[in-house]
Amino acid sequence: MSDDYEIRRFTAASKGEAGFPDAESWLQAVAFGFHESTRTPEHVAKSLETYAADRRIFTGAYQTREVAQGSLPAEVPVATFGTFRKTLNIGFGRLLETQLVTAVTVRTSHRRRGLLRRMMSEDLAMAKHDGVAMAALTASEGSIYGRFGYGVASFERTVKVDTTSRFQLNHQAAGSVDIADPPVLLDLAPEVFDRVHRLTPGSIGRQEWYRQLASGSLGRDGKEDPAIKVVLHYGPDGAVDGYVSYKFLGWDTEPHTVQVVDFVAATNEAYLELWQFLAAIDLVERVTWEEAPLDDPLTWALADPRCIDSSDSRDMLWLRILDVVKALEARHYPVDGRLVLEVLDPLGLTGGTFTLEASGGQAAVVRPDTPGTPDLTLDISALASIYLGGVCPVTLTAAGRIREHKQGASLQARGMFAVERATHCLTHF
Ligand SMILES: CC(=O)SCCNC(=O)CCNC(=O)[C@H](O)C(C)(C)COP(=O)(O)OP(=O)(O)OC[C@H]1O[C@@H](n2cnc3c(N)ncnc32)[C@H](O)[C@@H]1OP(=O)(O)O
Repeated sequence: MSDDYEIRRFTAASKGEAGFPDAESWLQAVAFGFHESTRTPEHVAKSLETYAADRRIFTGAYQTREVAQGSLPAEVPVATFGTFRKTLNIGFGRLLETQLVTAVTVRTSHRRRGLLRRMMSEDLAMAKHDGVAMAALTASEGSIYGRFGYGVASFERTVKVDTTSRFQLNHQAAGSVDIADPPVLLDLAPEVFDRVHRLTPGSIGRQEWYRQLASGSLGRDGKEDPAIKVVLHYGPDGAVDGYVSYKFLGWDTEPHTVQVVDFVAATNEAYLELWQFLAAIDLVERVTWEEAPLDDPLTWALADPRCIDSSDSRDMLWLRILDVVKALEARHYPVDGRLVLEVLDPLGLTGGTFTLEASGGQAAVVRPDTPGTPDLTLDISALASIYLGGVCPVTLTAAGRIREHKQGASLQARGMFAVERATHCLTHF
């Protein structure tokens, strides 16, 4: 394979910069890989401007031999792999730098020749070499990434909420809401999100595009979105502490429906009061949201929790630990304890036996000189799954994903890896 392809890495470039033509071809390949319509030159330029702001690194596999007559030119990569770095909230307000992997595509005519394996293995090794202890992605299919050591660490669900008279919240409003001109979110959205990010285990720092999406400045089709409406929530001190960006789906949609585009609330009150607002919109009988948490306070605040129809829940964030010692020592532990973990790593990046000793919230992690019998044996992907407290080690033991050598060690791990509130990630990338 190595003779047929050359792997190139370069930084995202905006229009007018030297690297723009390469970035443009790379993006064209990504759009093709995800079955999108060919993007207009304006859409490409706008997308690349946001990618440049994220300082994304583009990796592409290029054909080294002459391309077949009439086929796409050699400048268009046959495989793509994008990365950028943001922080991950790992519980109790701690943020860990994380390598975000995105835009993974391999052209159908070049698939199953090891291009994904090569790009993934090389990229994870380079990120580790840079001192990054964690990588993350969201997956198109559940069967691809476990083999590279990724494990599911958070979930989300689509909700359809009945907002007719059936919707009654047991909540006394403490703040207020009002409608805003959508472009205000260009400045406000990152500020409010930053508060949510620091509060929510599993949250990933957002890319530049989010504020543009929420404000209607750049929709998924590359154009402004005039359908976007925005409501702000003000706390008792008058400061904005939440917002919802939403769209009415039209009079032909039955029941009349509002679709949430982005829902960001930095306090419990803001969350419930923004729901109260959505439920109060006249002539609307249903509100849908595709990125709702599984463990949702709304369920428990409703007089009739069956207002929420939610048959569609799915994995969201997949994590890959690149450095066990660094990742485990970065966490806060709510319970003191000692665990000996035997960690198996299919890529050989960070496997071994580790003693995790947590005391007063801090942890020391060492590789014992003479590893005896561990308390738990687990794959690096299972360790990633329990890392944010969003997946229960006892359940993974029941599934055979964790082997418990000391009785009760999985339950002990559950307590040690617990986080202060439900794990949830509002950032798709
Ligand atoms: C983070 C993201 O961007 S998620 C989006 C992922 N991309 C897509 O879904 C777009 C459509 N699919 C594709 O472009 C390609 O099929 C890819 C990227 C999924 C796979 O690329 P390939 O170069 O064919 O993968 P490669 O040949 O390196 O295979 C590596 C391993 O993964 C396995 N694999 C690859 N694709 C899949 C799949 N869809 N389902 C299950 N296993 C898979 C291969 O069998 C191989 O296994 P092994 O090495 O353990 O024997």
